[in-house]
Amino acid sequence: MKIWNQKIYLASKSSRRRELLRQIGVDFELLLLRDQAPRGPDVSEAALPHEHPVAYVERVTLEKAAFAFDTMQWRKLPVRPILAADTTVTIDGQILGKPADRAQARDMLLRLSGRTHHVLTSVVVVYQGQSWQITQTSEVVFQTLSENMVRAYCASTEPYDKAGGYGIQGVAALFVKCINGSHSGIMGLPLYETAQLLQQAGIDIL
Ligand SMILES: Cc1cn([C@H]2C[C@H](O)[C@@H](COP(=O)(O)OP(=O)(O)OP(=O)(O)O)O2)c(=O)[nH]c1=O
Repeated sequence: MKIWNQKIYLASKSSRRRELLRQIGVDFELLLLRDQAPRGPDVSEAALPHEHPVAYVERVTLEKAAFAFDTMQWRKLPVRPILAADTTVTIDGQILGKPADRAQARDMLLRLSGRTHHVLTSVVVVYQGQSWQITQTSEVVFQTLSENMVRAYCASTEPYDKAGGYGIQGVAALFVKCINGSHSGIMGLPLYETAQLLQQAGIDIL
């Protein structure tokens, strides 16, 4: 179902963001020619020293959009609004990115076990020299995870492409006692806030 009056570019390689955007009927094209644009091979997702999690997620989101904007111009593609997003997990003021290996995934999950953490997703729409950005925060309460649970989960493929080492949309739904925030935001694209940004950028429901 297409219910928006304008096609946009989605600057993301994440299949979850694609599915979420499709869910709200947005007509989009992917824009991820990272290896060909002048800005370099990819956006670095490394945090700067002492960078606050909100500042971090907002900066990476803007870098993704800037990269996509360069790509659009450089490839002389039709001008359209660009949407980019970034998700990060934070606990005790520290940023948990994507685990590189099983040991890191295990450490992250044990750190989250039995505690409350936050998932931040920043979204930006860039169009006609302006940008609109929001950062949505969700609180997530984990149950205490057993050794067996963590071992079995880390042996699967699920933790490795996800901030914080888990995906609420998969088996890790078992870990989550409750959330306060946005389920779609935790998965990578808060749909209510995204619709608001699109409307602010002048993209409307047909
Ligand atoms: C906490 C959590 C994160 N995630 C995902 C959302 C994001 O895709 C990912 C964090 O990585 P991101 O860097 O935000 O996104 P990405 O690398 O997957 O895609 P791109 O940069 O091309 O847009 O973690 C879940 O899918 N479920 C969850 O419960």
